[in-house]
Amino acid sequence: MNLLIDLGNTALKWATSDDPESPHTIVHGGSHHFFEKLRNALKEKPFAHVYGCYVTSRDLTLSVTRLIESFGIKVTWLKAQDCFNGPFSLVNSYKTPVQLGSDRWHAAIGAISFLPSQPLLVVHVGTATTVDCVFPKDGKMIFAGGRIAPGVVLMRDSLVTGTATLPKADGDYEDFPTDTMTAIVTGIVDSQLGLIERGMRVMQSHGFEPTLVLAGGAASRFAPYLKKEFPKSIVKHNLVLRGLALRAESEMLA
Ligand SMILES: Nc1ncnc2c1ncn2[C@@H]1O[C@H](COP(=O)(O)OP(=O)(O)O)[C@@H](O)[C@H]1O
Ligand SMILES: CC(C)(COP(=O)(O)O)[C@@H](O)C(=O)NCCC(=O)O
Repeated sequence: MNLLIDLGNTALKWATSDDPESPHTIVHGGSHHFFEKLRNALKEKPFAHVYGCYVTSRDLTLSVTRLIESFGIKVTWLKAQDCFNGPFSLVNSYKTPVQLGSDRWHAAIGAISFLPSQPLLVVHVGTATTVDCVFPKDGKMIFAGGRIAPGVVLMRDSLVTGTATLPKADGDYEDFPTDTMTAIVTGIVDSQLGLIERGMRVMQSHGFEPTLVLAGGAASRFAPYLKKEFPKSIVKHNLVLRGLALRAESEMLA
């Protein structure tokens, strides 16, 4: 059995290859203090191989690699490809394909495996928020491109560090905010929704009516706002791990 790892800028997500639908999250926040939890996960089963993707620092990734290898387990970090050839083909339109975040690439593969042969807007609300456009063309799927913006927490924290008086905001969305906390929370939610809405409009202007798939650590908190604007949107928490599972299968067959 293999272990799948998605090492993001805030959290490490992992699942076993026989059950990629049951992800576990270990928040690291950029520090090395989560190693005990990872060690416990590695002790759970005799893993043959770890397939992962990372977008966090090289330093942290190297430490994670060493920890896994100390169990005698081989680690393969998978990058974005020019083209994924598995149960379907996905073509990467990035000018330099490997520059695309490997989490975004594998999230797209995961999303297509759930919702095959149709246009998708893949939204990941994590440390950053990414809004990626995918559509079918000539029997293949195309990763056409996407948008990157600061995520909810980064937006909130940048107001605290970049202004003299604004507080670390917490609270609920309101149509007409009448206090600072609510004004910030509402502004940030609207910024994120606006970004997603723009991605949707652009897809529509190119003749697509995409299904919106939402993932990422902030997905549950964000979904109610999104459902109001896009009632048909779907929340899937494990897109990256699902994509890694498919990729690992196709690598093993290669
Ligand atoms: N319990 C939690 N711990 C950490 N982040 C959380 C938690 N609940 C929600 N979040 C949100 O999820 C984001 C991290 O999501 P995740 O998809 O794991 O990010 P990344 O892939 O960038 O590591 C945080 O920035 C925060 O907005
Ligand atoms: C955009 C990201 C920072 C998102 O990372 P995350 O929020 O999942 O930690 C990551 O996918 C990344 O570093 N991408 C490389 C640049 C790109 O995709 O164009």
